[in-house]
Amino acid sequence: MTQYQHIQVPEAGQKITVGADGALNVPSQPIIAFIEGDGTGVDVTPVMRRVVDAVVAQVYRGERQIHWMEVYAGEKATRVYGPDVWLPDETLDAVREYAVSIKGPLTTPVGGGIRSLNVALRQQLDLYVCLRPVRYFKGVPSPVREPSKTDMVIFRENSEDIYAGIEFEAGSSQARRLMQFLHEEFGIHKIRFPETSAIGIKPVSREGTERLVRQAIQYAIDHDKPSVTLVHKGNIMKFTEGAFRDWGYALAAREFGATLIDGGPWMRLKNPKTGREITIKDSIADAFLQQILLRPVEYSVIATLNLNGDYISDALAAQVGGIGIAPGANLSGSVAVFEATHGTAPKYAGKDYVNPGSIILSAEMMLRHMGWIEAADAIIRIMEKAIRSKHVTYDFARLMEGATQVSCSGFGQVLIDQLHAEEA
Ligand SMILES: NC(=O)C1=CN([C@@H]2O[C@H](COP(=O)(O)OP(=O)(O)OC[C@H]3O[C@@H](n4cnc5c(N)ncnc54)[C@H](OP(=O)(O)O)[C@@H]3O)[C@@H](O)[C@H]2O)C=CC1
Ligand SMILES: O=C(O)CCC(=O)C(=O)O
Ligand SMILES: [Mg+2]
Repeated sequence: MTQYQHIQVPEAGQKITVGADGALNVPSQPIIAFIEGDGTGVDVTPVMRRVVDAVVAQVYRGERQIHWMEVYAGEKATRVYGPDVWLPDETLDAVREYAVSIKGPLTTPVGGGIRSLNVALRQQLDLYVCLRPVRYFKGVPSPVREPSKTDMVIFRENSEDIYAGIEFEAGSSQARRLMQFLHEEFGIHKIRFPETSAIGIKPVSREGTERLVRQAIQYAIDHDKPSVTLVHKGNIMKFTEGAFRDWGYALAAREFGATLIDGGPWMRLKNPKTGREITIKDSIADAFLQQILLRPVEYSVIATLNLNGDYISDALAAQVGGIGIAPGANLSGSVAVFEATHGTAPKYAGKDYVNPGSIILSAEMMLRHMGWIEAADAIIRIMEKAIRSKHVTYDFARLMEGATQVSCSGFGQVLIDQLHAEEA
């Protein structure tokens, strides 16, 4: 077993391992790594652990148990490891070694300061899929008339695009040299204010696109979904976003046998598992953002680049009642890191106030990923019952008629009470 400097490996419990075929081998007493998170991470993460422990204990009658192992990132890492150690190497090693983990949100300052630790974690572990399912829970207040029509799963490319973090500050020698290079070598004269421009680089590769789109189509096949939509801004960014679309369609044809519908570019393929048709289509990102509001039933699985996926995640979350219950996962073939879609919401940090639903539903995804289906199903059930009881956190209470507002930990208790009521 790896020796860590500050990570305490639980004495009881075993590692989850990943077979050559990518299948997980989950012991009945797995060790799961967790990052508490900055800001409201201190509120939501302990509540998530308490709810998951209660669910696992009840559903498996003590025969299964998670052994939590804290690993550090963000502000807590600087307290444990020393100033400026935001993402210790041993955190990356542990997350890789233990295969399944869950994290709270981490702060990224705007403008200067450290670059995103969330993005660094995804890039350094090559967690190339950001999977964010968006579904409606009955009774959740929503700004749209028929929120139940929104049922989508976002596959956001997580390793490239402008999130690669290659950008040069306005006025820096790198920006100036790059500008000069573009000017002299490529004859580019259309940068409007060259003296005061910053420059960012947007890498988008065929390999990166194909592995993401492959996962999205496979998900549609495995979950019997009617369509996969490639969302891009390829009319403007032809060789990056446009290529994402073209490479996506080409992959659908080559690897899944998709054929053109009426001369294309839309395609269809027959789901080999169900015989039903899956449409492969595309949508330009701006039009897509209005169509998901106006005609959400036409969209199911979404495959998109990093920045589009970031925007779409929050927009779709709002459509079904907000970021308080929007879960997610970052996945590679061998490592899975589950996390909420929301950030650290600093104004609420440490106040036991925000909705822990997002990280609890991320844990639900984690349990499903581990094959602990009964526990995952129980989390969905008690979430539905808790919302129906109208004992909810501020975000729902402020929009729900007749609601009783509860704290973050109070909502965790409502879930646990619902669980125990099932037993009675
Ligand atoms: N994966 C990650 O770790 C992420 C980290 N971040 C980071 O988080 C920090 C803050 O980002 P910010 O843009 O303010 O976005 P946040 O998602 O943190 O907060 C925006 C708003 O969303 C609502 N909200 C957030 N969390 C919850 C919750 N648990 N329950 C209910 N409502 C919630 C609140 O709305 P209201 O004001 O209406 O109550 C809040 O003001 C930044 O440093 C950013 O980089 C951002 C996104 C993801
Ligand atoms: O890394 C961050 O701070 C923000 C990331 C983000 O918004 C997201 O992943 O949805
Ligand atoms: Mg985001």
